[in-house]
Amino acid sequence: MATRIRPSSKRCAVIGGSGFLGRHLVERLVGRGYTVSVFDIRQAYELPGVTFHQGDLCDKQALLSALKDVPIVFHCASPAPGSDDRALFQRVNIDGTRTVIQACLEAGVQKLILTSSASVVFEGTDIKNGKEDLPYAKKPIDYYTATKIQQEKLVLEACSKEKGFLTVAIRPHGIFGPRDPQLVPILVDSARRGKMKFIIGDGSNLVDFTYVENVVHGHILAAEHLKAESPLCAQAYHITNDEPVRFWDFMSQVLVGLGYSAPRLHLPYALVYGLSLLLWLIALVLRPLVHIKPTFTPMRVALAGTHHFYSCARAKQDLGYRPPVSLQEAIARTVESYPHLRQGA
Ligand SMILES: NC(=O)C1=CN([C@@H]2O[C@H](COP(=O)(O)OP(=O)(O)OC[C@H]3O[C@@H](n4cnc5c(N)ncnc54)[C@H](O)[C@@H]3O)[C@@H](O)[C@H]2O)C=CC1
Ligand SMILES: CC(C)CCC[C@@H](C)[C@H]1CC[C@H]2C3=C(CC[C@]12C)[C@@]1(C)CCC(=O)C[C@@H]1CC3
Repeated sequence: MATRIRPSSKRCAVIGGSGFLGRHLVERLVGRGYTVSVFDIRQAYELPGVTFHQGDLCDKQALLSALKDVPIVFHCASPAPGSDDRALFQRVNIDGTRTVIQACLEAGVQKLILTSSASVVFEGTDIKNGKEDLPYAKKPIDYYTATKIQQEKLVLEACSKEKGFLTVAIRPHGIFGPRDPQLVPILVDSARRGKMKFIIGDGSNLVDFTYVENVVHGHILAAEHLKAESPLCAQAYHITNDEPVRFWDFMSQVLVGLGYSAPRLHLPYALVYGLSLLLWLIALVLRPLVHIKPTFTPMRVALAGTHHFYSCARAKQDLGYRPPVSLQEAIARTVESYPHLRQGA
């Protein structure tokens, strides 16, 4: 039977609410009767019941005006993971998150829900049914992930029942769905450039992908269950579709659904990983002269060639989480939502 949740308050703010996940979250919150303040460096849409505050989350004064009289804050802003701007990740994900926490405390916010990432424990080697108590990656796969680790630590350490400020982190993995600017567009772009012919490794590696509405559901459950006496305080929760799938089956289903061929030829993982490292080094050396953006970065190759799936048992137990949309239904809805990316469009 579905869990019924009674919202304790109907006002909230979504930092990063113009983004892919943020906008889906805002739409669902509005549908549940919340009044939402969106804080983002850009305004991407308009919606009744939503007030936009355009600003940089590193600017505390700008944040304070958006957080006035708001008891619940969702923080799902980040620079795009594919960026190679280390200083930007440091400034937004680490320094900016400190500013968000400070602003929340000054504004009297009661709950902060952070969108973290399951990749905070991923080092480029297999993770099978990983639980939240795995240690943070000592060698994170890229600078994005390194700063997501620091960000999560800052938010969870800020949890204080004495101050009446409760925090929780949601760790989704491989979010996809309508309007996603990353997974499907990068995949299709690679296919159109003839780069999706090969399977990296033997193709048996299992991975979690998470439909965006399921991620939203996890966030709202966390916000509504987070109370001083609940086990959620200062905890992290994996939120996935809870249906690990072969990475290359998932990619093939999306590609075939959009009219492209599925990759068939196998290449050894170590060879492709080595080549991606070499290419990355060449791109680094040539950067003062020319900006090269390789498709097969070491991070993408590691994600495409290893097992990395996570247990949702803690979220099921503490939040009553069950993914509302199955993987098959999610893939069908996603494919349907990208008519402009179909072969020949
Ligand atoms: N897409 C994925 O597969 C996964 C994403 N995540 C996390 O989910 C969150 C949302 O990701 P997406 O929606 O995919 O990204 P997105 O790029 O679509 O949205 C991020 C939003 O943050 C805003 N933003 C960036 N810097 C800002 C700043 N300085 N001040 C104010 N706003 C700023 C952007 O304008 C954008 O609207 C991020 O925290 C990301 O790390 C976690 C796991 C997987
Ligand atoms: C070119 C192909 C080998 C791969 C194309 C698909 C990839 C673009 C995506 C497959 C797994 C995705 C993923 C993320 C981004 C997009 C992929 C690499 C994240 C890095 C996004 C941010 C996170 O927090 C973790 C995600 C893991 C999975």
